[in-house]
Amino acid sequence: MDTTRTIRIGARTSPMSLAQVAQVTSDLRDRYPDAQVELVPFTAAGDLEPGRQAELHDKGAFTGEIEQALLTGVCDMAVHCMKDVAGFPLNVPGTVFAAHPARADIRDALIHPGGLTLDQLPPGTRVGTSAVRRIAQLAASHPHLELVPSRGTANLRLAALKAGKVDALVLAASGLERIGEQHHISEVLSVEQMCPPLGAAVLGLQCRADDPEMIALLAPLGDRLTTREITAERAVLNLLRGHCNSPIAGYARAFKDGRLALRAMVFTPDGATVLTASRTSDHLTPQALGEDVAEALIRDGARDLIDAIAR
Ligand SMILES: NCc1[nH]cc(CCC(=O)O)c1CC(=O)O
Repeated sequence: MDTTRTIRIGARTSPMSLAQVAQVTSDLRDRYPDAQVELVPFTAAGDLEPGRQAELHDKGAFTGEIEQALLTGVCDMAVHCMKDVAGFPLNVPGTVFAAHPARADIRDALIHPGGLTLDQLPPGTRVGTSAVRRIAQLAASHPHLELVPSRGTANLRLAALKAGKVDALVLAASGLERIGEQHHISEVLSVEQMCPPLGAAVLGLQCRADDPEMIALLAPLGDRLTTREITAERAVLNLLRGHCNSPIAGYARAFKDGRLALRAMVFTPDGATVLTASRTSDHLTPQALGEDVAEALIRDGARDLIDAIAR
């Protein structure tokens, strides 16, 4: 293994992406002091201002360009938020996820400048979110709130809040933490209040499948329990063939004693219909547990609910 190798990291230039890459760069430099770690910057279609996004819903909006750069050798690795990575296929042909570093807080958070909690928000409060997952759950639990479309990077959404375009936001706690904006959080929502997306708060270190040296360099940055969780979660996404705008939520919990728990949900956009499946196992592989949960959801009619939502 050549630990003096130049490692070019392809990354979006949004603040969240740059923060993630800074963390991975520092971990790589700690582990391989003689390596040259460089940034190869990209502007992903998903990062454009809301008006210019042209109804981008596809997961590829955030990850496609960098994967192409990886395959053509423009960079050696990429850092992805797994919640933005499509589940089908599990890996873009020619690429692999060589490591998943330890997961951060998987919960969503409410941002309300007045410091109110979700249950304290008065009727008609305009909550900015465009994710079907968040809309469905809020519509079901807090039908008196007004849900207003809000897209773009977390920084753009915070700017819209400051400009008074919305009264509150729901954003991932881990993302806010990464960009140093966690002080805006008025309430971290429990997973019972707001089920997180599959892959929440997990990073994926991706490289070419035919670059065994890079795979070996990245492997020690991975966390075993996080890898078990993301494997189970992505098995669900893979079988359900969900996309970025899918009404799917869920999370796995891996325990040190070998147990793995997995819960997943599929909704209608109004939240009126909710399918839930959960299983705990101490013998199934993460993949098999994920398939088990996905099959239960499909038996209950998940396919129709997912296909009813346009990409
Ligand atoms: N869709 C953008 C995106 N991709 C990953 C995160 C949060 C961090 C993560 O879950 O890794 C966010 C922002 C958000 O949904 O609030």
